[in-house]
Formats: sequence, structure tokens, C-alpha cells
Amino acid sequence: MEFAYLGPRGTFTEAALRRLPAAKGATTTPMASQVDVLEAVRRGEVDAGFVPLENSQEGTVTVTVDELVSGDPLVIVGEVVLPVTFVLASAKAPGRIATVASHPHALAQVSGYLRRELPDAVVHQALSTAQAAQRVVDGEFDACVCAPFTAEAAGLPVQAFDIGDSSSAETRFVHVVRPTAPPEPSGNDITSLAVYIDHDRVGALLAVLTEFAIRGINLTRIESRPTGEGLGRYAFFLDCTGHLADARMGEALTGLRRICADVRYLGSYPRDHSDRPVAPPEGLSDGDFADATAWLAALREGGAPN
Ligand SMILES: O=C(O)C(=O)C[C@]1(C(=O)O)C=C[C@@H](O)C=C1
Repeated sequence: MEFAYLGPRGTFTEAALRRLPAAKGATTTPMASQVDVLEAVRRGEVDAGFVPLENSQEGTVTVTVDELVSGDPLVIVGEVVLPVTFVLASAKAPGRIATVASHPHALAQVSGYLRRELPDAVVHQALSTAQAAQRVVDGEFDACVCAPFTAEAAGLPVQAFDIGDSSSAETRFVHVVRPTAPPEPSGNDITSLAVYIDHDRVGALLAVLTEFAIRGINLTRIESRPTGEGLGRYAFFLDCTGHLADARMGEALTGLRRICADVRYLGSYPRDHSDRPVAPPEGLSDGDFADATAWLAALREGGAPN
């Protein structure tokens, strides 16, 4: 089993990959960007990819979702949620730092610190926190924002610890493969979708949400991204609690298929989160679905209505 992940070695993504049960004993290959990782999976050069998808402070990692919905289909089969803390790493004291680099998501999560402590530093974007650290070592920038373990591995002194604007920030990473059946339901699963609605239809988004609401399915993320076809054309990314194998999810998906311009299924997988699924409202439990299905089957077989 070979995994490609957002590298170079020392990224948060690598740290998260070490926590993924499916990656135990696997070969792991760092790549320069999420696009490289997902393309390597599509081309069959590796068995799986591992990339950041969402941050509790900054929201969706747009490069990842845009790449997941363009090109040949890929599916998510697992996730890891990793708490993230940031340091300012540099051989120079803060007063002498003129340039600072990091991944855009990391920079966004320390923007308060940078504004307060390094207001005059020029900020540069890097492909990852570990790439930024390497570029500091190479002398291209004075400082970087990265994980404490990245600074240590790069041999860079830490000038300030815990510089994140939120002390409880966490990032969600996903295990992506070429299309395959989902892992067995775990009892706490997420199903991810990209939904394209008819942009001229009044209430089209409400109709999408209704498919979930009337079946007691909770959404944990809804995000819109431009489709690139022009102003006003958006796709919606949804994370729904539940599994493709659930009766309620099956009904919601077939409903979406009927009313949406397009639906891209992005996978059903166990949730790496302490939150338990929200209990469905009355009449919408799994038992209620099974009971109603059995009732219909009995009617169709000529049983007495009850
Ligand atoms: O640059 C890294 O180390 C990454 O793994 C990427 C990434 C991200 O895309 O959000 C991961 C976690 C942090 O939120 C900051 C950067």
C-alpha cells in the first residue's frame, strides 16, 4: 500500500497520516501540492492520497475540494482530525524578521499574532508549512509559521510558541482513493457530496436541504464554491451525518439525483470526531424507516393494510 500526501516531510498532513489506521505499515510519499497528490491517485501511481480538507478556523481548503470535483472521480474512505498549534521559527529575533512564510491556511490562523508582533514583515505564501521551513533554512525567508515538530526537524529555533489566534484549532484530513465501495458503516459516519443546482430555479437550494431535513439527516458542513462557469454559478459541498448504506441516506441521494443538475458522491467514511450523530426526530429513526419499508413491501405483496 502506497500513500501520497502533502509534503515535504514535516507537514501537519504527515503528522495526521501517522494517525490513520489504514496507513499502518504503508509506504508514504510526500508530494509538493494537493493537486499532485490527487493526480497521482487518479493515474494509479499510488494506492491512496492524504490531503487537508477543512480547518476549524479557516473553513474549507479550497484547493482540495476544487480538485476533488474536477477530473476523474475520487472518493474519501477515511478522515483524521488533528489539533494544530503554530510556532514562529527563525534564526533571527522577532525584531530582525523582515519576511515570514507559510501555507496560506497557517498564515490565516496566526493573522492576529502577525499583525500585533510583526506588523512590518512581508508575508509570503508557501505550498506547505514544511516547505516554508525549508525555504527559511535555504535563506529565502527570515521566518516561517509551522508546527513545533517541523521547526525542530528543520533545526530552526522557535521565537514564539502557540501563536495561533485560536487555542482549539483543528484541521481535518482525508484519505482518498479511486472509486470503490465505502467502508462498512461504523455508526458514526459522514457522507460527502458536491451538488450542482439549477441556478435559475427559485428555491433550488431549499429543495436540496429539504431532502435531508425530512429524513432526519444532519449536515455538518455546507459550503459553496464557484463552478467557474460565470458569476452566480455555484456548487454546494455537503457533509451529511450517515452512511451510503442507510435507508434514509439512500432516499435522500435518489431525491437529489432527481432534482439536481448533477450530484457528485465523494464518499462515506467513519467520522474522526467525539461528537455523536444527532438523534433523528420522531418518526425518522432507522427503526421507523425499516418499519415503513416492511409495511410497503407487505402491501405490494397483497397483505392487509394496517
Ligand atoms: O502545510 C501543512 O503543514 C499542511 O499540512 C497544510 C495545512 C492546511 O492545508 O490547512 C494543514 C494544517 C494547518 O491548518 C495548516 C496547513
